[in-house]
Amino acid sequence: MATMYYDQDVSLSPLENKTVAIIGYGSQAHAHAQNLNESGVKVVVGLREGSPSVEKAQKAGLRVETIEKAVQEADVIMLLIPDEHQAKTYAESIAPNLTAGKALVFGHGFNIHFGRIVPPADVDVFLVAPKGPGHMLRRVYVEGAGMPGIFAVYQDATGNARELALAYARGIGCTRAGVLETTFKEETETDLFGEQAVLCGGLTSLIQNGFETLVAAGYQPEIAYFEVLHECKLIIDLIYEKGFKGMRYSISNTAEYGDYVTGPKVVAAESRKAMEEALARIQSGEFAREFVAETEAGYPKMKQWREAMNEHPLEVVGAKLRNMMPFISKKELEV
Ligand SMILES: NC(=O)C1=CN([C@@H]2O[C@H](COP(=O)(O)OP(=O)(O)OC[C@H]3O[C@@H](n4cnc5c(N)ncnc54)[C@H](OP(=O)(O)O)[C@@H]3O)[C@@H](O)[C@H]2O)C=CC1
Ligand SMILES: CC[C@](O)(C(C)=O)C(=O)O
Ligand SMILES: [Mg+2]
Ligand SMILES: [Mg+2]
Repeated sequence: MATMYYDQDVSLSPLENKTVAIIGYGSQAHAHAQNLNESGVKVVVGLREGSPSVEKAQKAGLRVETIEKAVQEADVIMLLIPDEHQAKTYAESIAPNLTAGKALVFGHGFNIHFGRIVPPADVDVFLVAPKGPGHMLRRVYVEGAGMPGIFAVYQDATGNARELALAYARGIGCTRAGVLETTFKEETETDLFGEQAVLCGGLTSLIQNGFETLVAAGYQPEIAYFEVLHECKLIIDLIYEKGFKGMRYSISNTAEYGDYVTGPKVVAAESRKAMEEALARIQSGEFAREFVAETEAGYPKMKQWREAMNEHPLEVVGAKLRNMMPFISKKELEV
C-alpha cells in the first residue's frame, strides 16, 4: 500500500511568508488560486497582456500581474496554462525571471517528461496534480471536501521541495482526500492513459455507441439519452461511493446478471488491445509529438471533431433535456 498523506500529516508552514504565482486562470488555475487564497496562502495571478481573465480573477479577490512580474515577485510559480503553450510562455516570460531558489511547479508532467521545458539546476521543480477537473477541485473545496492528488519532485535544489509540494497539496485541499508520491514519468503516462482510454475517450465512445445503437434501432433519442448518458452519472456515483460491489447491490439482479454476461463482450479483447496500444504510443512519446504538431498546425483535427460532435443528436437532445432540469443546467462551469 502506498503511503498516503492527509491533513494531519502535512503542514502549510513551508508556504508561510512565501508568494505563490498562479500562471493562467482557466480550469485548474482558478481553483488553485482561490483554494490557496482561502487556505491563507499569499497568491498572485499571472496573466498575459490583454487577458480576458483579469476581471474574473480580480472579482474573486485575487491580485493580478503580468506573467513576468508575477514570476519576479513569487517564490513558487505554478504553471497552469494549456500544456501545448507552456514551453513558449516558459521560454519568453518565465525563464528570464526564474532566479535561484525559486520553485517551478506543474499540474501535469507533460512538458518536463517529454523534454519540452528544461529548467535550470538551481530551482526546485515539482508537480502537484489533482486527480480531477479544475471546476470540481474548486467545488469540492468550497463544500469542505477535497480531491485526491499526487505529487512528484523532479529537482530538489533547496532541499525543501518535497515539503513545499506537500504544503501546496494541502493548500488546494488535496490532503483532505489523500495525496501520494509519484514520479513525473508515472504521473504523465498514467494521466494521459486515463483520460484517453477510460475517463474521456473511452467513456464518451461507450456512451455515443450505446446511444447510436438504440436510435438506429428505432428507439426515441430522449430515452436513449436518459438510458446511456444521464443514468451513467447515477451509476458512477454509486461506484465512486461504494465500489462495484455497492453499485451492484443497488441495481436489480437482472441488471447485475446482464452486467456480467454482456459487459465483457462489449469491452473485450479488441478494446484491451487498443488500450495497450494507446499506452505504448504515450510511453514512446508518439502521442505527445502528434499533439504538438496538431497544435502548431492550428488544431485542424480538433476543430473538426469538436464541431461534428456539437451537432451530434446526442448533444442536441441532451442540451434540451438538461435545460428542463434546472438542478443540472444551473450548475455553471464558467470561471
Ligand atoms: N483541466 C483540468 O482539470 C486539469 C488540467 N491539468 C493540467 O493543468 C494545466 C492547465 O490545464 P487547464 O486548466 O485545462 O488549462 P486551461 O485551458 O483552462 O487554461 C486556460 C488559461 O491559460 C491561459 N492561456 C492559454 N494560452 C495561453 C498562452 N499562449 N499564453 C499565456 N496564457 C495562456 C488562458 O489565458 P487567458 O485567460 O488570457 O485566456 C487561461 O487563463 C495543464 O498542465 C493540464 O494538463 C491537470 C489536471 C486536470
Ligand atoms: C481526465 C482529464 C484530465 O487529466 C483531468 C481532469 O484530470 C485533464 O487533463 O483535464
Ligand atoms: Mg490530463
Ligand atoms: Mg488527469
